[in-house]
Amino acid sequence: MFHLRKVSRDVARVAVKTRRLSSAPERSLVDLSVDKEGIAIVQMQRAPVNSLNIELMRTICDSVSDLEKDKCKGMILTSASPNIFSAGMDLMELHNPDMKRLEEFSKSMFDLVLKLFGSKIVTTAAIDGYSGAGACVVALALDYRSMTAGKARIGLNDTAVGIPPAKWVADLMTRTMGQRNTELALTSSFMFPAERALQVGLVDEVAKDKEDAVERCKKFIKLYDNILPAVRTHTKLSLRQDFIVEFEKNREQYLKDFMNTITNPAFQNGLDIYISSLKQKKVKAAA
Ligand SMILES: CCCCCCCCCC/C=C/CC(=O)SCCNC(=O)CCNC(=O)[C@H](O)C(C)(C)COP(=O)(O)OP(=O)(O)OC[C@H]1O[C@@H](n2cnc3c(N)ncnc32)[C@H](O)[C@@H]1OP(=O)(O)O
Repeated sequence: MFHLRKVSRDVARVAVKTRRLSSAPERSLVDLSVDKEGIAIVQMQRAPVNSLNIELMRTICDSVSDLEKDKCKGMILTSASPNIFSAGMDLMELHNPDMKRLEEFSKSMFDLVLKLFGSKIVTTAAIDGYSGAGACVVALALDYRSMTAGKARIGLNDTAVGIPPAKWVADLMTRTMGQRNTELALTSSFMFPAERALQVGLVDEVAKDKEDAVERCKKFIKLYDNILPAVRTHTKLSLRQDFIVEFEKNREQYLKDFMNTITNPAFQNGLDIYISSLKQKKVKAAA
């Protein structure tokens, strides 16, 4: 039985620190710092577009585990790339993949979603730029999202490229935006500017710039200052348990479905064209 009481968190245990977490020898994929109030900033810095490869997903996952162990108050996921939160899954991981690595990739993706969705700490995102497909899924797995007004777009644009979103992805979105808005968003592949994302509940607040987005996340995390962390976690997880149980139950099937989609020759042909068009865009811009 839990007893509600005013909580004075022992922030002294959470030292102010910035540390490297990446296994990549050349540089860190995530910059992690924790302030004196016990709020962590997990900043993705996989240039140029924070595309989610195995290593970045594992690094984020490990960072959250570390923060949970440290009894951190909450975390803010953000990006070091100007105008891009994340370009979603790393298309190079999906293009002509090595089967063993693709399986590892799928596992890392599922692990990350479950880790974020089921995290004990308060999880938020300060979205300052493009956040499409896989990046939108990552954002949806968090407790709260603030997004900057302007050019930034967020959404699940899978159907625009001929892919029906997986059931668990649709479920995750429905939990946040409701059935009707999810149906419209997924069938149209609409990429929402911040104000529209706010209207449909895809984000919680609109910020004027990145700094403001981070401040709003901090404010949200501090809303829980007077709630016993164990009680908050218990309540959150009991409300999320259905999704987690369903996901674990169907995990093997989701893995097979994902592997089948990616290895389908029609998907690979489409991906070929899609990647070329991305590269071509750059050539055209330079001309
Ligand atoms: C049958 C259909 C086949 C297509 C299937 C693809 C989608 C699968 C859908 C189902 C699964 C969904 C999960 C996913 O998350 S897949 C990823 C979806 N994301 C995208 O499609 C985003 C693509 N990127 C962009 O739109 C733009 O790059 C950007 C993020 C808006 C940024 O634009 P900007 O002009 O600033 O930068 P560039 O376009 O010049 O990009 C810089 C370099 O980064 C490379 N890049 C971009 N996105 C990705 C990515 N997701 N993975 C790997 N690499 C990426 C881009 O090619 C440039 O590389 P270069 O410098 O070497 O040219």
